[in-house]
Amino acid sequence: MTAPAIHLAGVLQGAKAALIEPFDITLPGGQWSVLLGPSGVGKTSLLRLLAGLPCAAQLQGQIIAEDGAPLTPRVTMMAQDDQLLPWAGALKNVTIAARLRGERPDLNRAGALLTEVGLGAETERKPAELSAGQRQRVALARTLFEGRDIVLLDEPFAALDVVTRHQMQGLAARLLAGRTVVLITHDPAEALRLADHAWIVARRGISPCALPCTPPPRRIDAPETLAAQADLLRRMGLASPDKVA
Ligand SMILES: Nc1ncnc2c1ncn2[C@@H]1O[C@H](COP(=O)(O)OP(=O)(O)OP(=O)(O)O)[C@@H](O)[C@H]1O
Repeated sequence: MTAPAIHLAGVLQGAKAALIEPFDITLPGGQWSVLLGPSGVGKTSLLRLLAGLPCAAQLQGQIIAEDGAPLTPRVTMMAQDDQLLPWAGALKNVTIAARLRGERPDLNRAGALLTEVGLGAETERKPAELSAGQRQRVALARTLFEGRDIVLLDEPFAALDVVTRHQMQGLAARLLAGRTVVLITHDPAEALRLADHAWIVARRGISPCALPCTPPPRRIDAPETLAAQADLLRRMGLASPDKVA
């Protein structure tokens, strides 16, 4: 089965008012779609709805996979907080979902993923013995281990130092190639590096962003990437990035 496109349309309704007014977007199958936008606008709510998880906001509209098959069994989500089990070591955390499903997890593959995220020597360490960035890397390995067609990433690299973040972005781009990926980030450079498609989420709706015609992952220092980043910053509300105090 190929990774499906996802169609989202409607109004995202908060407790008292609309969070996001009418929108209608299609997230292409097998590609990275990046959502940017101000804090509190409803990005995580959209991701939780895509994952079929409980959510304070309601969608008056529809979310469907364009191949017509059910969406949620094909989804895995990496939340903003790492959601690791405190009593379990890194390897057990990576394989926890498989264990809960009663499967016998492939420990070699889980260990290889931990090695790929730079934690091959920390497989027995519990979350309290890891740094925030290391915990986030365990959570990334757990997400990758699930091997789902649709992968939702909610600010997955936010706790990482800039070099590790760059490495993890490259790793995720490589290991998630061909999946339908939806990434939330507040970092325009990250969006420009990873996005096949990008949207700005705002109260008035969801609108597409122009991206360089080079394929991701892009060089962050390429002139076309930097130009697109300046444009994105303007679109995100910095009227003139140069003039910010
Ligand atoms: N558990 C909750 N109960 C009530 N309201 C909530 C809850 N979680 C979020 N909200 C509200 O829903 C709205 C959307 O929140 P959401 O987390 O989706 O925003 P976001 O765009 O992802 O923000 P951020 O970028 O800060 O993560 C916000 O106004 C928030 O206050």
